[in-house]
Amino acid sequence: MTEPSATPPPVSRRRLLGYAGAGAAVGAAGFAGGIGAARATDGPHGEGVDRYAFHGTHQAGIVTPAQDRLHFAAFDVTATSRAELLLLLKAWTAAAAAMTQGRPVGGGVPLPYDAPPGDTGEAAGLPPGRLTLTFGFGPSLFRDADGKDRFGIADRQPAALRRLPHFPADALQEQRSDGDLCVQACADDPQVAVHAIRNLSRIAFGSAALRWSQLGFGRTSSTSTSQATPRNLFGFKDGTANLKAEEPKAVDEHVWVGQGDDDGAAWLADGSFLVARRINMMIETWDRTSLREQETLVGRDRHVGAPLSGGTEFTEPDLSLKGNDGQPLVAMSSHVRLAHPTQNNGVRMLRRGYNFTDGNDDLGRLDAGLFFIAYVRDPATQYIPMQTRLSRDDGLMEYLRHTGSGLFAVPPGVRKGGFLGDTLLT
Ligand SMILES: C=CC1=C(C)c2cc3[nH]c(cc4nc(cc5[nH]c(cc1n2)c(C)c5CCC(=O)O)C(CCC(=O)O)=C4C)c(C)c3C=C
Ligand SMILES: [Fe+2]
Repeated sequence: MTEPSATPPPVSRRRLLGYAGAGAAVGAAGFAGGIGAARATDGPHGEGVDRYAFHGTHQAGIVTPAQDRLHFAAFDVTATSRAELLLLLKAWTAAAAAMTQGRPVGGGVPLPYDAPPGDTGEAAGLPPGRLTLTFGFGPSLFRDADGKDRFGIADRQPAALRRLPHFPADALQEQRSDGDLCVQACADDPQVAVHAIRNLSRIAFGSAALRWSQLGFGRTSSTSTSQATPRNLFGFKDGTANLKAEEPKAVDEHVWVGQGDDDGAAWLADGSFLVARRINMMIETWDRTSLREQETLVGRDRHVGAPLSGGTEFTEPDLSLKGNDGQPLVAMSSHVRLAHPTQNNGVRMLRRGYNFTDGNDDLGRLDAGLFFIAYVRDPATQYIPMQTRLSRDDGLMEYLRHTGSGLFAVPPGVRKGGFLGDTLLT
């Protein structure tokens, strides 16, 4: 990206300047911004491309192949009028359209020398890094804690968009949970992802404030068969049985909200629900656990990722197969058994999580784990029943602590000329 050059024009109030700078990106769509050889694509598989289209039927960052880095952010809206919220979402749309294509916020349009630059500048010269920005709306955007309609949209709140219930063994921290808006920034370069959240946060100044955020690395899921399965911090392959972009029928069935799913929230059709859970992993305890115990808890072998009932990584687990001791080879309390669709009314979800480490505690234990993200068509039938079972019966839970949580409705993709949330707010 290239920093806009500075010439002296009129200065206006800071917030309006931020919006104006962001909006200018639309008018300056031709700005090339120092990008190297690159190909824009609408295709889902991502081979050989360095950027994904921002506009489309669905938001990017869901079935698009998971990138290596994450910066997830949740915001509290401080704006009190619908007009102000609209302005923010329009400014975010313009900025996201620019940044995902490797262009600076403001499109390189010069701003006054005595005003803050239109873009913070730390992504200048970097390629787009397959940046995707995926936006969501929390339940509190629709109604405040007293049930008051904040922006005249309470009657459009999806029935399934409620604060997630308390699950057994939850240890949630308020400062890492919920929020009115969320943005999932994924890129192959952490600087590109952080740059995006920083600029969106800056643009939101006076209308929305960062509530909590989470950095992630080493994606813990593949969302395309073109990707090798990565590993989580327990050392196991994670994402083997995930929903993949190459299964469009299953994605339609389990990820995208359908036109008739919720009559009061038709605006969400072609969107989805995003579940975020910050899950701390007791890795020091795990590292003192035998390999036998580790594999029994997961239900798969650590090296290849094959189910303990036999086969290779992508062999379906045989949950009925028993060993010489008469016990199921995939243990009754193993994670893979309890999360398997046959044990959950056939439901599946698209997982898109990341590993994280946020320093250590006073005892020298890493504050580390998995930032779990899943996209589902209906959290009430997909995520909530599965999490309830896992929290209660999963042997892995002894090594896990859920410390953050959020549920967001993810609107459909932005059509050319439209803006984020236009199906909800217009
Ligand atoms: C409620 C949903 C889930 C949470 C929370 C969750 C946390 C979690 N998972 C692992 C490690 C693995 N999970 C695996 C499979 C798997 N996990 C879920 C759901 C949740 N996981 C599902 C639906 C599945 C697929 C089940 C299937 O269809 O077979 C695996 C196996 C490899 C794979 O298929 O991805 C591992 C390993 C951890 C460490 C964790 C919390 C920190
Ligand atoms: Fe899992």
